[in-house]
Amino acid sequence: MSRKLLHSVTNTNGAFVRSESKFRNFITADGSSGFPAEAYRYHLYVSLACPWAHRALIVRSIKGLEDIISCSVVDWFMTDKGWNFTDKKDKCTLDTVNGKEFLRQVYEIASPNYDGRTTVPLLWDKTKKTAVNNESSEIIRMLNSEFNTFCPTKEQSSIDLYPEKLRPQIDDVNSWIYTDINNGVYKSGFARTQEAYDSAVTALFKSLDRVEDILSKSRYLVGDQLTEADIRLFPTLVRFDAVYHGHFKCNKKRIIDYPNMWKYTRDIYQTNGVSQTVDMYHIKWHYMYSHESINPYRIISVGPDLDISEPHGREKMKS
Ligand SMILES: N[C@@H](CCC(=O)N[C@@H](CS)C(=O)NCC(=O)O)C(=O)O
Repeated sequence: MSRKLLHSVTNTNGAFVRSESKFRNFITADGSSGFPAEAYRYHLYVSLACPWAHRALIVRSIKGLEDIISCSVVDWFMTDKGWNFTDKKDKCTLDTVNGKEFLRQVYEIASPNYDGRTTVPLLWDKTKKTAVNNESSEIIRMLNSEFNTFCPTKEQSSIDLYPEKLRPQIDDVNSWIYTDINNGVYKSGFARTQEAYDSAVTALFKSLDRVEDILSKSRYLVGDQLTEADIRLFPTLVRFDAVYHGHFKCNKKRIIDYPNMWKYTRDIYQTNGVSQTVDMYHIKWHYMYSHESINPYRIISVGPDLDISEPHGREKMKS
């Protein structure tokens, strides 16, 4: 994000403020919303660096929907003009649906005078030629429940990351993890006053301690199964030691300093469908190269040398 872009997302106290997503339509299995779940109809625009897009990629992969819902991956380098497409860099793609150069131009097809942020993930309807939704928390709900008839295996169609009986607990955990951790790393890294930084980083580590406590007693965040709460936390944890710790000054501790959380990060990474969604090259280069105001010489740091594939031993845990 450029200096100019960065400035526009901080308030007068120098605190980072995330803006509301604009497209909030829902795909439904029965089609009642006007966006029926259909094979090959929808497209996801993502960045492999972005933790919010990462959630959507994980659910798409766990449910086996990669063929059903196509995907374009933006350039990891976000310029002053926002996200763009290239096929000249590893794992980046062109805009295979709308043939545009910039993601902003895709948003403008859906809304010609669009003046909001052009963020990933963006879920696109190829039939109606419009945006369905650009809010990751809602996109993962649709992928979790509305495409079950298209999942390749019975096991994948029966995976429910937001089961009815656990919803109140999942909603509760999501709410403080979003505020203090998922968004907390951004609030720490983009703070423009000492006070804004102190407040964000204090809340961040308080909530990480709270997560560590939960994970010392339970394999997953809620109940005895993988849920949406885990899928929403993991993208922040997997980026933490490589990027947020140094680049965003979240350096009170690393995730590897929390014994339960580091094993848990490996556990989620080793869950079927997850590891192939993690690209540490895109992650490191995006943040360190795009945020010129934080890292003006664009030097990409070397570490850390971590083995996320190492056995975690958490399968033996009772919840
Ligand atoms: N509320 C959105 C946030 C998405 C978001 O902020 N994505 C970032 C990438 S990590 C982005 O695309 N930023 C571009 C911009 O703000 O101009 C969601 O969760 O889907």
